[in-house]
Amino acid sequence: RRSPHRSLPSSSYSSSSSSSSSLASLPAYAMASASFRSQSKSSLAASSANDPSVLGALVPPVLPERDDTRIAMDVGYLNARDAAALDAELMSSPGFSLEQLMELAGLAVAEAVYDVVVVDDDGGDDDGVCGNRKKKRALLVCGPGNNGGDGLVAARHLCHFGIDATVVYPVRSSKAHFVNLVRQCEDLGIPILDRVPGTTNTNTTTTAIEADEGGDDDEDDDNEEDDDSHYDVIVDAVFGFSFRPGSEPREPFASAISGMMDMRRRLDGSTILVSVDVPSGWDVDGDDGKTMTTTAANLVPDVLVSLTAPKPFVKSFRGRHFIGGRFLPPALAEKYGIRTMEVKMDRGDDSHRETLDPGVDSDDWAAQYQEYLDENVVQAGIDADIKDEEVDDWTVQYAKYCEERESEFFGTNR
Ligand SMILES: NC(=O)C1=CN([C@@H]2O[C@H](COP(=O)(O)OP(=O)(O)OC[C@H]3O[C@@H](n4cnc5c(N)ncnc54)[C@H](OP(=O)(O)O)[C@@H]3O)[C@@H](O)[C@H]2O)[C@H](O)CC1
Ligand SMILES: [K+]
Repeated sequence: RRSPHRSLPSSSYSSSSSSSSSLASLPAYAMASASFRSQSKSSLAASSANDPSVLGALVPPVLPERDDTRIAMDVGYLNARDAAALDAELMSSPGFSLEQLMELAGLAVAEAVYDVVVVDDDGGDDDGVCGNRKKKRALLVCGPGNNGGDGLVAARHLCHFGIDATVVYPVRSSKAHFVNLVRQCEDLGIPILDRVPGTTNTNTTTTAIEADEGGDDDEDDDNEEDDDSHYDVIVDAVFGFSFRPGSEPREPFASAISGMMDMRRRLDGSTILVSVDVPSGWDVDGDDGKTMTTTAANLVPDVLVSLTAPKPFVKSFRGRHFIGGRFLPPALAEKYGIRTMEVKMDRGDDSHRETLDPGVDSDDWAAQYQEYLDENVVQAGIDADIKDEEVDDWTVQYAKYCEERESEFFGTNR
């Protein structure tokens, strides 16, 4: 059996990507905790979304159950000013072009998305089709800057991974690279919408190009998508590290952000929200979760893909965390206080791919548990019909651990 979490080429890596994929193959006695993990996210999302007291209010986020903050502590943080400076340095001394960096960033995002919506769901398959043989659907909501560009690149890669991608791009950049990125998506048949399906248009949706040409383009204004369309994943690529938190996001981006939240609510929390680099509208440098804008107060992603290094707000993020974009030469990493993570190359069945795995962290219970499973359970061929009497001490310990976590979790969030 191929290890599912190693099935992707990865320019991103996750501190515990192995743990959740492994839960799909857990024996029956461990499934209760596995389903707790998958159900609690949707029940939380639904409860926060249905509670009018938190809607639109300036409140700290309701936190999903995973906590991958360790990875950030290991890597170090990059504040907004340093992130911009580092970007500029990458494009000067080591001579990267923006296109190169964006391609790597977008690829990392696509890989993380694939990991969470296909690989984690029933083991996945290389054509983007999961166990139920239905194509997964992704909605990528792209903003006006490079964060939006990462989203456009990710859409293209996801399409090649076999995922049905749709882009929302309310204001199209007139810069040549962005025009090309849009064209590349269109050539693959990826729909480019001007607003999140199911939302009304609160602005003129005039694109930067149209503004230059002094006209409007009717084609951009017709959201053909059915309002009830189901998306397995929403990718939030509206704002990244250059968002200025002093003021609320302007339209049409405020509507794009609330549109993503509305869609999640409509879909009853069954959609996974993945934020690119920064959850849009959060204060990049705010580390207590309380300084985000009102618009974004309830935009709480399940998954974050930090690019180059986590930003300070990650200290208040609770969810699955990937770090993508491996382009830092050691001197620059040192200058900005970033410790690039040690990774080991996986050349198993996927030898044609560039797959990175963070390896096992001795302090990480999930990694240890995964290692245990790999060595003792999966290889021994123990499956779901294991008898109760065969349960060893470790399973009891694990169940106890899960119970403790569950009561801790619901105790603070219910
Ligand atoms: N090295 C890397 O890690 C790389 C990261 N990349 C990605 O790039 C973004 C940063 O991109 P940048 O273009 O600098 O900025 P953003 O995409 O975050 O957003 C800029 C746009 O946002 C507008 N803005 C800012 N504040 C507001 C607001 N309150 N309301 C509305 N709009 C706002 C801003 O418009 P202005 O007119 O106000 O200037 C910009 O249009 C990073 O996070 C990564 O995702 C690169 O892809 C590659 C390398
Ligand atoms: K974002």
